[in-house]
Amino acid sequence: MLATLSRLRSPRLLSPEIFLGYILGQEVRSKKVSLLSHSLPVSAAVRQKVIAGSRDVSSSCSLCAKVRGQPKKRELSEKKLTRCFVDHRRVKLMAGSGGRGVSSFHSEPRKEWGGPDGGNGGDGGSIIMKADKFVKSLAQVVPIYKGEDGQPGGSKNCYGKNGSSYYISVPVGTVVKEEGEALADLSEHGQEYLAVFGGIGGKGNRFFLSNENRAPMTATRGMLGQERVLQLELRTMAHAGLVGFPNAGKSSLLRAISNARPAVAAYPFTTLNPHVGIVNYRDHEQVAVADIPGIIRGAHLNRGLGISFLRHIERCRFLLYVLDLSSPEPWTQLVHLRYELDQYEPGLSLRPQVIIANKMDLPEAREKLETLKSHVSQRVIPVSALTGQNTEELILHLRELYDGYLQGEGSGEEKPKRW
Ligand SMILES: Nc1nc2c(ncn2[C@@H]2O[C@H](COP(=O)(O)OP(=O)(O)OP(=O)(O)O)[C@@H](O)[C@H]2O)c(=O)[nH]1
Ligand SMILES: [Mg+2]
Repeated sequence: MLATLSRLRSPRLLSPEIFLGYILGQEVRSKKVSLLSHSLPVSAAVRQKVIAGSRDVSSSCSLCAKVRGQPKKRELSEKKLTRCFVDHRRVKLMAGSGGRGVSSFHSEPRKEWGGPDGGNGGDGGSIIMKADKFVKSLAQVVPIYKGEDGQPGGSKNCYGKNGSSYYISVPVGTVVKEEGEALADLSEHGQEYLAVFGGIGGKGNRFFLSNENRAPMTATRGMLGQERVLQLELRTMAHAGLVGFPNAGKSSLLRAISNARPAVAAYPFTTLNPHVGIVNYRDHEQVAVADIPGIIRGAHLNRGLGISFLRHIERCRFLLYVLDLSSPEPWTQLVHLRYELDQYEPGLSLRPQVIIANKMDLPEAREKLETLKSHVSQRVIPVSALTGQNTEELILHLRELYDGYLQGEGSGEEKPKRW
């Protein structure tokens, strides 16, 4: 190696950097450079490169390399975000069929009339819905479920294995309906509802042995499993619902107070489906807040996005009316919102509530706040979802509403439910 060096170095045609680059390419791949101890006039930067590691040194300029910071999390589209929270599902359930029975006769040398020994088939597996407090939405429920079939019986009186039951985990508070009629309300963790029964297994010919018939040939097929189409609905969607006109800043507010990331844009009807965000408190209590698509006048007559999300509001325990204080008369928005809610279900607008005066960072909003307060009797919380101004007051008041809701539930027969 030293011979190579002296051969290369002697003409003194190569600059130290090129010379060292050659060495790195040819020799240093296998051995670390001890050559640096040689008294070659090598610049500090090149020396540093060599010391840095045994990897091949790139000849490209380090300044041109891409800066690799933390990979940025991509914002999800409205469609993908909506997939995360599903509050109703239609499912087709098909329980497993029973296994068939077998017709066979005992066979043994020198035993002519062994008798029937065909075993029964196993029962088909049932499908059971089970409430699970760790499941928060019906997103993982698929449209079709098929239970496990029972296995057929065998000779020598062998019975077929039963199909095992299939459990579908659903959130606590799921209502099971068939053609609009409620069949079950899974309101406790671990509560089960046997939705479809598996078919009974067929009988083997041993089953038909009697004094009249000592050699039955009959064996029956297993029964088909039950089939049903059911609707699953979440009774409580969230503790609090953000109710307001399009562009009032509901999604921005949910972003400001929770971990949810609904889409925000300066055009109406950005939100097409509800999103649920969780507000976490220091004592590990959690309050679920739903961002509900904007409501316009005539929503109860199916105008705008229609009445489908008035149904979502019905399933919130308390209401957060979000008013856009940059609009000409924000108090009229409140009148219209209440009217729409009451038209959908009388008394819906009277649920425990608070009025949120949003967009307080805008100059015109400050003038209207006092007028709004004089128009309404409820508490008004001025906030700016954009800057996060005064969102603490809202979060604290949300907790007060939640505690009031828990007390109300605790006084009744039902136990309070954690989200
Ligand atoms: N200046 C200001 N702009 C805001 C504030 N909150 C929301 N905005 C803006 O208002 C526009 C609408 O906000 P969104 O959060 O999408 O409103 P939304 O109520 O969810 O609207 P829909 O989903 O259409 O019902 C966006 O351009 C926001 O940037 C605020 O506090 N101050
Ligand atoms: Mg929105």
